This record gives sequence, C-alpha cells and structure tokens, in this order.
Amino acid sequence: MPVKDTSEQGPSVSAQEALEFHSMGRPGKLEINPTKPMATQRDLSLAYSPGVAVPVKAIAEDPSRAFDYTTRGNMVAVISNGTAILGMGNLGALASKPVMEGKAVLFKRFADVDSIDLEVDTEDADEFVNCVRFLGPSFGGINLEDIKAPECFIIEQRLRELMDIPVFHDDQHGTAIISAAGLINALEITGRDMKTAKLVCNGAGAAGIACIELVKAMGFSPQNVILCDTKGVVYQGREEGMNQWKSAHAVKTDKRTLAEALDGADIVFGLSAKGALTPAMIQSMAKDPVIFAMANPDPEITPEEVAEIRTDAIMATGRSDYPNQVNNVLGFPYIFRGALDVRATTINDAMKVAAAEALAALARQDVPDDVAAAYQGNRPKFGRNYIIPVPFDPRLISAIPVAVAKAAMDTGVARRPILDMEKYAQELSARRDPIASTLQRIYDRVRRQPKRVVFAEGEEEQVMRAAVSYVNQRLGTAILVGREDQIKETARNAGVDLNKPGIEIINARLSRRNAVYADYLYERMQRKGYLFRDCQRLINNDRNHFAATMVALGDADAVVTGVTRNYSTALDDIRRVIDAKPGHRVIGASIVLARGRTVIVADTAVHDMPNSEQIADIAEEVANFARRMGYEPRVAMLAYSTFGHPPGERSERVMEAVKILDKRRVDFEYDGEMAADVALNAKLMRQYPFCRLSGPANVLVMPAFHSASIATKMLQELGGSMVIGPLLVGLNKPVQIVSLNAKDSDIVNMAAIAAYSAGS
Ligand SMILES: NC(=O)C1=CN([C@@H]2O[C@H](COP(=O)(O)OP(=O)(O)OC[C@H]3O[C@@H](n4cnc5c(N)ncnc54)[C@H](OP(=O)(O)O)[C@@H]3O)[C@@H](O)[C@H]2O)C=CC1
Ligand SMILES: CC(=O)C(=O)O
Ligand SMILES: [Mg+2]
Repeated sequence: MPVKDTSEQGPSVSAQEALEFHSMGRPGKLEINPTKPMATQRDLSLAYSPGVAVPVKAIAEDPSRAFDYTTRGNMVAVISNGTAILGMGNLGALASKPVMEGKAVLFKRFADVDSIDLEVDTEDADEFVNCVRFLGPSFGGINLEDIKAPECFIIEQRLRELMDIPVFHDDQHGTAIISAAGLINALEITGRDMKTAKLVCNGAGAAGIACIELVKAMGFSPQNVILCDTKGVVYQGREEGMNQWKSAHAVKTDKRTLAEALDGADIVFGLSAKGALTPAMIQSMAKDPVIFAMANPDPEITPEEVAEIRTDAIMATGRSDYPNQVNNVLGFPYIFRGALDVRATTINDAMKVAAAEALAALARQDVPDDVAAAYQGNRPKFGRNYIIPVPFDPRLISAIPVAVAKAAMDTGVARRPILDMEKYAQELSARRDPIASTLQRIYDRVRRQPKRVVFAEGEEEQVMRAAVSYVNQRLGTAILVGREDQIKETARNAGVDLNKPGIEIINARLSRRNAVYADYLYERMQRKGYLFRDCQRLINNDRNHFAATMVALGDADAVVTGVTRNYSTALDDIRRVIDAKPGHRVIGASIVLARGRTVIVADTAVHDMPNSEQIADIAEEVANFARRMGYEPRVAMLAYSTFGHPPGERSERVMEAVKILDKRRVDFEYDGEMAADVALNAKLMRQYPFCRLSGPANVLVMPAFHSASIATKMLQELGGSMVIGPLLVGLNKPVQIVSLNAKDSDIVNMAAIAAYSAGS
C-alpha cells in the first residue's frame, strides 16, 4: 500500500492551521458578489426600482423566465440541521456551518455551481420540512446534508413530493453513487460477481441504508448483504434500536456481531465511525477483501493498519490523503451541474446510476497527458490503488454532467433538453479552473518526492508556521535558519509546536559547514571586490547568503525567503550565490487567477527596461515555465499599441522582439505587439484575422517591469484576482522570494513551488 504512516507524523493539517484558515481575512469561506455593474444611477434604476419591475412581471406571467432573469438556474442551497456532521454526530445546526460552507465552495470550485449554506435549527422533521419547502423559488436545487437517519429519509421523501426542483440528500445518494462506482471496479479487479459477492455494511444510517439499497438495485442478492449498527447485526426479529428503514434490510441469520458478520465476507462498507473495524475483523475476511472505510474525518480502520495484516486488500477511504478516495465530493457538484443544465425537476434513479457508471468508466480509461498532470505526474493505471478518479481529475466536469443530463432527458425530467451534447461537453470543460489542479499537482508531486527546504528567515513567526505546515503536509523537511533560543522563544509565545520530526533549526554561525560556505562565497566574490572576511560575515550574519549557499552546495534542495527584506535586496543576495541556469535568463513570472481564468505574466521581477533581445528571452523563458505548469502557452507580446497603431518607440521594441522570436523558430504560439484587451478578448482579437494566436492569450509578456508590476498589483487590489508570485524562473537552484507581508499560507505555497522545481 503506497501510503505513508500519517499516524506517526500527525494529521496533514494542524488544529491551529484549520482555525487560522477559517478566520483569516473575512471569516468563513465564501462571500457574495454582484454580477452586474452597480455604479451609476442608471445601473441602480435597472437593477432595482423601477427597472426590476419588468422581470418581475415577466416571471409572474411565465415562471420559467426566472431561469433567464435571476440566479435560480445556477443556485443550489446546501441545507443541514447538523444532526450527523460527518462522522462526528449531532453537534447542532450552527456547528455544521463550516461543513456546509465547505460544500458550497466545492460546488463552485469543481462545477461552477453557485451555492449558499442554510443551517436550520430544528431536529423535528416536520418543522424542517416546513422551513425548506417554501424556499423552492430561490433555488435550482436543494442539497440536504448531514441530517441523521431516520429523520433524513422522512425529510427527503416529503420535500421531493412537495418541491419541483431536485432535492438530493448527498449523504444518502452521493455516497451511494460514489461507493457503487468504486465497487463496480473493485469487483472487476478481484473477479467477483455481484450476484454471489457477500457485503457487510457497518452503519445503518443515511449513508449506509442508501448504499445498500443501490447495491441491491445493481444486482447484489439481499441475503448476501448484512447491515450492522451500534447494536450489531440487523437481523430479522431484532427489536432494539430498529426503525422501518433498517427492518427493510434485516436478514435471517444467526450472526449477531459485526465480527461474526465479517467472517468470510468479501466486501465491507464502513459508514459508521472512527475505529469501528478492527484488524482481527479484517483478517477474518475472504481473500482479496474490498474495504471501503468511508467514515469522515477518520476512517473505521486506516490503510496502514490494513497493510500490516493483509497484502491482498483493495482499500478505500473517504479522505483525500490516501489512494482511492470514495467521497461524495466526486459526485454532488457534477450531478447538480447536469441536473441544473437541463433544468431537471428531480434527480431520479436513472440519473444516479448514470453518474455511477460514468465515474466507474472514467477510472478504466487510459489517462491522457493533460490528465496525468492531475495525478502527481504519475499516470494512474486501473488497478487496486486506482479504482476511482481523484476529485481533481479534469475529466469529471465533462463526463459526469453529460451522463446525468442525458439520463434526465431520457427519463423525461429535463425541462430544457440539451440539443448538442458534444458542444455541452466542451462548454463544461471550459468551466473548470486549471490553477487549482496545477497547485494540487505541485503539492502531490512534492509529497511523492519530499524535499529539504530552507526557510531562511526562521525567526519570524509566520515562517515557523509555514515550516510546520510544510512538514504536516508531508512535503519534506523544513530547515529554519536562525538562533535556536530566539526561534524557540518566539514559537513558544506564538503557540507554534516545532517539536516534531522533519523540522530542523540551523544557526549559521554554529553550523559545521560554516567554513566551507565562506570559502565557496569567497571563490565567487573575490574578483568582485569582496575580501574573505566580507564573505565570512555574509555567511555568519546574512540568512539569505547562508541559505542559498546550503542549496548551492547540495545541503538542501530549495530556499524560500523574503518576509524581512524587500524583493530586490533578497534577489541580489541570492544572485551572489546562485547563477542562472546555463543558457537561461532569470525572470519573474506571476500567475494571475482572475474569475476562473488563469494568465501568467512576465517579467514581474527582474528586468527593469528590457531591450528587444531580452523581451524575446523573457518570452521563451515564461513559455517554458507555462508548460511546466501544465499550460500550452499562447504568448501575447504586450504593448500600448496593437500591430503598429499607434506607433511609438516602446512598441517598436516589442515588434522587434517578435521578429527575434521568428528568427529563433521557437516552438510555441506567440504574436504581438498587441494591447492587453486584444490579447485577452477573443472578439477583439478577431478584428486582426492575421493574428497567429489560436485563442486568447494565457501568457502575457510585458514591455517592461514597471508595467508588469503595476498591472499585477492592480489586478490583485482592484480586480480581486489571486496573484501567485513573482516566481523566480531560470535560476540554477530553486529559490523563491515571497513579498514582505506574506502570510504563512503564501510562504508554504512558495516553498512547495520551490521544492517542485527541485525536481526528481
Ligand atoms: N465518504 C463519504 O463520502 C461519506 C461518508 N459518510 C460517513 O458515514 C458515517 C455515517 O454518516 P450518516 O449515515 O450520515 O450518519 P447517520 O447518523 O445517519 O448514521 C450513522 C450510523 O452509524 C452507526 N454507527 C455509529 N457508530 C457506530 C459504530 N461504532 N459501530 C457501528 N455502527 C455505528 C449508527 O448506528 P445506530 O443506528 O445504532 O445509531 C447509525 O446507523 C459518517 O462517519 C460519515 O462521515 C457519510 C456520507 C458520505
Ligand atoms: C463526506 C460527507 O458528506 C460526510 O462524511 O458526511
Ligand atoms: Mg455529509
């Protein structure tokens, strides 16, 4: 089992990190933004009174117009009363809010579905139904979440009858769909037949009951499916802790305990609570057991525990940090996407089965190159450790909604059928935001090949937090440079626990490599006006010089710095120690994420006023960088003019750079000079039919540092874009410099990017 023992290293995120993540900036995980301009008197007159009266009347006359004039068609409510929050039990409506906000942002992130969380403070099924039933006009769908059984069955059934939009209890059907998909594949790999395979489901609540209903509908024999709960086996005649939903699955058997039920069983579904399965139980299962321990956040048994006793198991959990994540996140965003796009009145069984089959089929397909990127650069192959795609698989967004939409149309519940499915699939792919999978890929690759990263400013609190996070995320070793006493005191005061494997502290002055580093620096600097004692002082007192030398001499893999020095000072320090890669030019590239679109901008850090030759070099360097990040570059050489108009000296430099690239016969798309709006807007670009870019640019080469810096900072401050970088590209050893006000999360992202560049 290719997993690390996380129990030894602690969880991948600490409690403190989780709280800080939720409280940083605006508390919580989502906000609402208007989609129409709201600037002038005219805007107000249109958005509100009197203009708003017009769509009101139109909708009153024809309710379907609400899909044209309001958010309804793309809006899902995530609704809970907090009675079964993950596997943590009944902690109440308010405590469920972080999970519901989380589901809402996953809707957005994975399928571009807008979503809002609603926490309803009642455990009474009738009250809950009465609260939700009247909300129908606001939403295109209702995702019920973390409501305990048996009330969830009553609530969902009633709401489905009362509402004319999809009502979907995710813990029931989402889980059933994903586990069914994984099961189809696990059965194939282990050569089992549904008709004869024996399955035990531990947990007879929302998820457990729905999962066994679906497996029986798929072909499992009812007498081969044993349900268990806290009282043991649900057998015919049992009276304690029963309800009608459990009774429907009670079997005639002498077995009374989970251990007895599992003896000789082929498959176990854990939909109960942490630790409910013991190694002895797993040991007693049949050859090639299929173990889906799906309780969250901690599974019924861990993959490490199983690996200790069996080598023949197919193991899945609900978590993202092990192979085979069987979690409803693979389903709900895409199922609703498909349902909303055909304005479905419901999500019926045919749509659920279609989703399960599409998901199962995806894992069996060969993984194309651009998808392999989402799998840690490790092309997965259908088999024991890959029975189901990962949530970051970019194919999910087109495969699942298409299957769901088709099934809705075939079963007559689509109010607006899709006529061109191929075009629909293409539009779906355009909805996904590639940068998140890019960062995920970076993290995953580093996790597979952990690296030693030097955090040069080890005495700073946010740097320590970043180092802890780096280690907790199993990215490798974090080396904090600084005075040990000082670091420990700051850590103590800030409540940061540095006492864990993987964190090292190095005091430059006391390092046993100190003399070697000073010699190295002197060798480089002696003809640049530096005496030996200048170099010794730099190694002793300047953490950037010390950290960079560690990496230059192979004592560490990468450096991250920048919170205590301005960018150019830190870069000068680093450049005294590390050269450009032979044949390369050092540049800064910034990744800008704006409204679901990603563009890479260069040079945002190094060349103040590049000449044409340098602009051409920058274009080559950033195009290579874009490829490494998983994008096929379409490079726009930007200026204030477009193809010669208006003329001017600055634009001429850019025109000349384009000619230089022509001579170099580079292997990527580029053109210019052009203005930023032409580069980014397909319609404007079409006014220049000779333009050689095949679509809007995803790489922008700026005419000078000042315009690059001004543009990216304005995007960040005014446009609400996320800007990662400037990232240093072209250095011989990986170093990244963060900005002066960087937070721990920025620092750890940069550390991961630096570690990624350290390669294999
Ligand atoms: N991976 C995934 O995608 C998903 C995972 N889950 C996980 O499934 C679990 C159950 O969720 P849900 O069905 O919504 O909750 P419910 O509250 O509806 O049901 C919980 C069920 O688990 C049983 N149970 C609890 N502890 C144990 C135990 N130690 N041994 C045996 N049975 C136990 C309860 O028994 P009793 O009836 O006797 O009280 C009950 O039947 C949670 O851990 C949740 O995180 C849920 C949805 C999706
Ligand atoms: C994943 C999920 O929905 C749960 O564990 O409840
Ligand atoms: Mg849930």
